[in-house]
Amino acid sequence: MTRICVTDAIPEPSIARLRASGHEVIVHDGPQPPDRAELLTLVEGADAVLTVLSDRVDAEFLEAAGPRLKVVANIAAGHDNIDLAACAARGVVATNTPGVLFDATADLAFGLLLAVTRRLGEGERLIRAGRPWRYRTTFLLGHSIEGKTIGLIGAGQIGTAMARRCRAFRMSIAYAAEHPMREPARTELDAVGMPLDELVASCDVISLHCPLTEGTRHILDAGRIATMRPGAYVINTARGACIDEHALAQALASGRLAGAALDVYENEPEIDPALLGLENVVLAPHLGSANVETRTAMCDLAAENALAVLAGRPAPNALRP
Ligand SMILES: NC(=O)c1ccc[n+]([C@@H]2O[C@H](COP(=O)([O-])OP(=O)(O)OC[C@H]3O[C@@H](n4cnc5c(N)ncnc54)[C@H](O)[C@@H]3O)[C@@H](O)[C@H]2O)c1
Ligand SMILES: O=C(O)[C@H](O)[C@H](O)COP(=O)(O)O
Repeated sequence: MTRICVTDAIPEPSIARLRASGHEVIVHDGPQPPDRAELLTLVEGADAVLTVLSDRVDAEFLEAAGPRLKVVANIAAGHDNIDLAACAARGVVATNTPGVLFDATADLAFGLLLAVTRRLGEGERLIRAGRPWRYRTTFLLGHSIEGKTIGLIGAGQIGTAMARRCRAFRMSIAYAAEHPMREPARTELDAVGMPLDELVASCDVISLHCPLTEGTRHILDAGRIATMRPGAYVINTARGACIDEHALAQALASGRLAGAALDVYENEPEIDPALLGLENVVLAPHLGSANVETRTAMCDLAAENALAVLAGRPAPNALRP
């Protein structure tokens, strides 16, 4: 019987859909994600595996799965956890889930932008700590985003959705990306493309929306952070390693940057202690696509990708090495 392994608990309807196709379905159901040894054991003999971003899919994984493996369907838009060349070398199709999570992730990115510029985290911590407070004219003042410029690093599905939200709040839109923002969004949003260094040095907020690749690892490094405008903000819902987290923490601690709001971390789920102690940082535990509707759509799409390959059809979201 054809076997599909799922490395994390997913919504029941997505599992039912996989089972309805007549395949054996094995779902990791522990309280924690599988550790490496558990993962390699789980995927043994699988024809298809539905993975999540914390599963490293490399030569060792593919070897452990064995010769029956035909498809690895990542339940994520990002696929930096997958060695695409190793998959291709073994004839394994790798897929992701674009097109269903950009609004949810942009919602979170925009929420983080408001949270950090309006000092929501500080206010929440103050109240929960039982510290005394009163309405005062100059108490906990943040900054308005209206009239400011957001600089997007990456202007694909999520970057463009973020730009739409920012424009609705009367921000100006600038971006640096490998390709121009798609039309009609670029014209509608009056989005200005510019070289990365110019973007970083000129915008009031830098928000990351690029994939993690060798070209984007530490794309916001100490050197670029040093060129940012004093009082600027950083938002990261892309991948933690796109930023030199320690350099960011230093710029925030010195007060040169006004704040940062982060959903992703360099050594996730570990967080640099230097960040944890800072008041001007909002920290979210990787919640970009975390709403019921979106996660259901992502799991359904991953299931659809796996089932297509098992049925000998092209996968809707096959990734190219
Ligand atoms: N926090 C979360 O929960 C969450 C959720 C979904 C996706 N993500 C991350 O967001 C990333 C972007 O997702 P997307 O759906 O918008 O992808 P996308 O492919 O639609 O867009 C990626 C953009 O990055 C740009 N880019 C690529 N390399 C670049 C470089 N070197 N410099 C500047 N720009 C570059 C591309 O030109 C494109 O504009 C994903 O790869 C994933 O890592 C995070
Ligand atoms: O790359 C992605 O698509 C996401 O990071 C992945 O789907 C996990 O969703 P998240 O927890 O990031 O919202």
